[in-house]
Amino acid sequence: MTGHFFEGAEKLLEIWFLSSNNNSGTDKGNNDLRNIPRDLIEEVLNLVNCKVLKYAQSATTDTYVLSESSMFIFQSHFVLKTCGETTLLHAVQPMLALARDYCEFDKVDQVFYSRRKFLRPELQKAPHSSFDHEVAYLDSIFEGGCAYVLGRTNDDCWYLYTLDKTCAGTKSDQTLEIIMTELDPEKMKIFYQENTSSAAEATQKAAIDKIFPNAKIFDYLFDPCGYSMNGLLPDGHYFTIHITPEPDFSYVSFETNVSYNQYQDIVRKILKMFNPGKFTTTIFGGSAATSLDSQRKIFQYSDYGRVDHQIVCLVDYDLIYSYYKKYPS
Ligand SMILES: C[S@@+](CC[C@H](N)C(=O)[O-])C[C@H]1O[C@@H](n2cnc3c(N)ncnc32)[C@H](O)[C@@H]1O
Repeated sequence: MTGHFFEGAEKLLEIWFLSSNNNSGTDKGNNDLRNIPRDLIEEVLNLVNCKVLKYAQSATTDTYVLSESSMFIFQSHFVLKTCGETTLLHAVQPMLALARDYCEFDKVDQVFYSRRKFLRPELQKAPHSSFDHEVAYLDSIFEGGCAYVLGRTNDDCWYLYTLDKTCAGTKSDQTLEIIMTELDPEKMKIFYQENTSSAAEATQKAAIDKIFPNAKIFDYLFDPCGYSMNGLLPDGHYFTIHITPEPDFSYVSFETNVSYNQYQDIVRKILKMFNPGKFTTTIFGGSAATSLDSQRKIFQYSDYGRVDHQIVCLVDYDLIYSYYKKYPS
């Protein structure tokens, strides 16, 4: 596999919408992003350079497993996560137009664009060749954008772009993302087709089906290796895992919007599953997510030293970024 490389690190975009026609309560009228025809979503994904591998709907969510990661579409917001050399930001303007034309969403309530530092930034296509270029691209679309870098720019770091504004919508949502690198090669063997015959078998062997036992799982095992899954919980929450198992550039991400009073237990469960050499956690919470307060203390995971721990208080959201490295054995 000399020369073979895959950039596991995802670009992650979340946009929340509002409508000036003021539908309220349970009557959202036409204000529903799931009204956008699926073929038009696929056209947008073509612009990003990824394809739909699996699609499913629940009462609250449309979920897509993509050739490069995932998309989730909810009533008034969507989450698009794409890795490799995809051009995720090319989805922004078409999605704004579709939200306006098919859902009467004429205002943006909030935007979050984030990603970790790429391993090979020189392979990325415009506007993803640098965070400065990404910020300039987003600034050409949105007003009031602010850009942050968390962590160490000469080691691992994580970038965020969001809007400096008060949000009208829900402020109680929470998101946890765990980004892991230098994974245990033994654990990664599961995600090779030579060792595992189907996505369902990989899900079971790795115990991914035990994380949220009542979730519906949509999984995919790539050829010759690699794994992606989306999980939908009965209450509408989601989780998603993406695995690049190749030892030279191994990468695993876990993300969920299930809210927790404390995050240590779920983080420990995921660490045990993948045994990374390094990982970052980002915990986002709206100002109504008071449980985030208990996360402000610097919590620890055995076998790992905390390298960085930073808290950013945005207008309506708080963010806790932490970066850990395994102690030498
Ligand atoms: C699972 S996909 C999703 C990536 C996710 N962001 C991550 O890296 O963890 C990436 C993995 O699948 C492998 N793969 C095989 N065929 C692929 C394809 N057609 N498109 C994308 N990845 C593919 C890559 O080499 C890599 O190991």
